[in-house]
Amino acid sequence: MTPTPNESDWWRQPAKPLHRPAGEAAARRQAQLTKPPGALGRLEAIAIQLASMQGRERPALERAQITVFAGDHGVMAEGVSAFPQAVTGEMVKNFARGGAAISVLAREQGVRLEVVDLGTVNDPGPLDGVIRLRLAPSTANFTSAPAMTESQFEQALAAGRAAVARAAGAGAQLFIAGEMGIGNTTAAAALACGLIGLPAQLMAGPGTGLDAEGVARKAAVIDRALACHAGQLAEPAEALRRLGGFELAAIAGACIACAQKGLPMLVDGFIVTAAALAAVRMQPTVRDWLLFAHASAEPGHGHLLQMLGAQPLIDLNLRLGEGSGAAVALPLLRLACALHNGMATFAEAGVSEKHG
Ligand SMILES: Cc1cc2ncn([C@H]3O[C@H](COP(=O)(O)O)[C@@H](O)[C@H]3O)c2cc1C
Ligand SMILES: O=C(O)c1cccnc1
Repeated sequence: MTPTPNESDWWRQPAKPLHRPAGEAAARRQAQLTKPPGALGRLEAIAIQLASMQGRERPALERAQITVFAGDHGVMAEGVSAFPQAVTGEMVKNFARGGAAISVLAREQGVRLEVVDLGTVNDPGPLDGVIRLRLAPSTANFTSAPAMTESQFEQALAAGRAAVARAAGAGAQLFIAGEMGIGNTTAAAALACGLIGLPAQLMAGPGTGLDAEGVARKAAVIDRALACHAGQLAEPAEALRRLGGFELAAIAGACIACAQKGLPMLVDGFIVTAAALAAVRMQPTVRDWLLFAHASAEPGHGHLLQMLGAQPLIDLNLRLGEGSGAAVALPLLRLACALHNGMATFAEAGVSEKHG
């Protein structure tokens, strides 16, 4: 008999299986639409993939939710970002006032946007649209200690799961996780190196705009962190607790919860992909529920996408985060559904089919 997991082990439960018959029905429909078979390229594959996720021949993406998880990083003491730590809390206020890139992208597309404040050094205080789940002002500096205590880690994972439950409760058909946390490209790179076993040099990039010297310093900081936690990183959840951040753990929790609930997740750039890789390592069945939005300009992103066998939808040289790349790619998914659902078949339109 399989033992019932503890509530704190919820993330060990597998994903909901995909609905293969709905995907097969969608593939048959695609072959009947008035176009040469395959002519809509990856838009056809996306519609079929969404059909097997949603368990219906005609998938729909009218309602989506974006949750931006914010948190500060102890590793900022090592001078790893081009921007000061205060920006994390300041940007939480900017999200609430509607002035950030993700605020515009959400508003423009009628997508629900919420922010979860998991702990910032510069406390923005209570704000409309911001859920306060502050675990600490920041994580610990992971060059000398685990980023999170076990209790903080559990609460951060649960914060991601709770956001997915709110999205599902509001009828969302797609979930986008965003992040805000100055220094989090360092955490994402360290986590990726810890999970994959790559040297820091391949994962450290400019983030918000470090110069070559800054990137070299960042790589050295990551190497020190990897040395500090050597021998403790075999379990992916433990790698995430030691080298991640509050928002990275919440996003990993959200990936797993989406997959368990059967809600597709559109993955953003470098940071969200690092958290998604941790989620897939923690629970491999999660991979089926992830769609990849864009190729970030952050140099390590290509390695992460390759590890996940992921082909992103767009490549616009974005390097912002906040979920912005996913929000920019969302219209493509919506158009894939509209084409799939709205085009006439050869029979309906009286158009002659291909020879033979
Ligand atoms: C004004 C501003 C808005 C942002 N929105 C997202 N990020 C992005 O930059 C940060 C990661 O880069 P690094 O590791 O180099 O600090 C994260 O907060 C990420 O979301 C921002 C950064 C800034 C400065
Ligand atoms: O791709 C990302 O997620 C990213 C890259 C640079 C800075 N912030 C986020």
